[in-house]
Amino acid sequence: MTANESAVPNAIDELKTLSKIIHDAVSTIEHVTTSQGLTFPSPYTPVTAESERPRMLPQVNQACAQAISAAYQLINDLRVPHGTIGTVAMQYSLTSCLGIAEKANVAEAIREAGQKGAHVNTIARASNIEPSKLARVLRVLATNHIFVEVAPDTFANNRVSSCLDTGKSVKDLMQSPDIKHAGTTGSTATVGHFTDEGFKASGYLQEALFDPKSATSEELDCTAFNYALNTKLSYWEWTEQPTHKRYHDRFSITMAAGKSATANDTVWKAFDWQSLKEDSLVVDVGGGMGGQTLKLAEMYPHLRFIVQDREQVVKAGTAFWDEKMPGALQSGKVTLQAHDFFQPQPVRDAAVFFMRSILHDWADKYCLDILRQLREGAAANTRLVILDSLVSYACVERDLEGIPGAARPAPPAPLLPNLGHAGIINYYKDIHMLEMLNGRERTVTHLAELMHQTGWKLVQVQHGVQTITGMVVGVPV
Ligand SMILES: C[S@@+](CC[C@H](N)C(=O)[O-])C[C@H]1O[C@@H](n2cnc3c(N)ncnc32)[C@H](O)[C@@H]1O
Repeated sequence: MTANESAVPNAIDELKTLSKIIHDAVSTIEHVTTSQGLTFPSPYTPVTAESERPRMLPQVNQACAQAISAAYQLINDLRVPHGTIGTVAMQYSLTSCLGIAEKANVAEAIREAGQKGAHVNTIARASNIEPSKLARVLRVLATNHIFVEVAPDTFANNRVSSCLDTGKSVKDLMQSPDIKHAGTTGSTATVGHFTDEGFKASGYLQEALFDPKSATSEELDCTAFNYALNTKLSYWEWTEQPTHKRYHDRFSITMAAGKSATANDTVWKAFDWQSLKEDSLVVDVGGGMGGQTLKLAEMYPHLRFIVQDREQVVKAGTAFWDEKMPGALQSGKVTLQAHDFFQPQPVRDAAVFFMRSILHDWADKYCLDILRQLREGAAANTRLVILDSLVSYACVERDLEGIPGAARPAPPAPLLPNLGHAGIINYYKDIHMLEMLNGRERTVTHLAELMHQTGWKLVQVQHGVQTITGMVVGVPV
């Protein structure tokens, strides 16, 4: 007997229940969007802030998550198990094809060809790639609903593939490939990062986990990435090499872009930014160029900000701010500060120490150091706000009871308590962090324990539904 054989009366009942969950979720989506005068985007609606508004409604977001979770479970119930295992075993082809489409400027070439799409011979000219090979790559993607094959070997963009469009001309991209991601929303930079150095690292996770030299390591320079790239440098040091500048720049744009992934307002509700007094100081620790601070500065103009990061990153931030919020640096509203977060914190009057996507880069022993330095720098009323992917166990978590906001409403059976595939990106990110840096995404309980050990108390949690991040708030104890 397998684990759940006794839990479900029979297979057809489970299939019917899952189908009903999907049906009910779609009815909710229809009802809520219509009552708000909104239209749920079709697979061909271009991605804009407006097109995403329906999904930002908590009820719609929740319904989407349940339908995704049920649909994926339904697929696995319906497909022959060997088909599932085989498909998953070869999932790397999909990652590979997505990376090629990004690098080959496919979305841009199709956009320039017009709405009816373009023959692969035309598309292939955007990167001088061999057309018949590109056609096979694009067919894999179209079969996964990324691009549409509108006629044999002729491909058009759809809603998902439009996320690969930088909006730049193919001519410019071919002349200067290194400018591809500059000034974009960053989604192509993100695809580039994951499908290139991320994908290469992933290919060596077996070596990293089975070789006794690296198997139990918590160090940044003893990872799958190190095996893959045959380097002794940590990922951060590697990107700082002059010959790797384009990787460095692409990663910075990826991080600045992540702010749109957290645009779902629910995630911000764990902390009342508005209630902070005029001119209160928010320190974005390891803030990159300041992509997340930019979002905060736009939403809460009464606050002041310091963005701290490594010297090289902070230098690149000047141009970012001059473009995105002219005058912010000159007026003192935003300050860029070179600071190593393992060293004593220079700011002692912060209202908030804010960290997004920082702790997940580091193994526990390093997180404890970072949190200790912040605790040393904290005043009695300083708050610690952490934005990171929050992973849940794939079973019910009783430990969460008692932490405000931590427990999620249980989804209807037989969906997984963590909503399964709806949040799968968090689990992929967890493995990505392991591969690149020996880092990890953490559960709420795990974060609470790290905070407890460093003089912080976790007082509030806000999960993101279907978004990649959640938020936790800590106070000094
Ligand atoms: C995953 S990125 C997150 C950036 C930013 N918080 C965001 O969400 O866009 C991690 C950041 O940590 C920075 N970092 C790494 N080691 C650091 C250190 N010792 N001191 C300060 N920043 C560091 C990196 O330069 C990078 O910008």
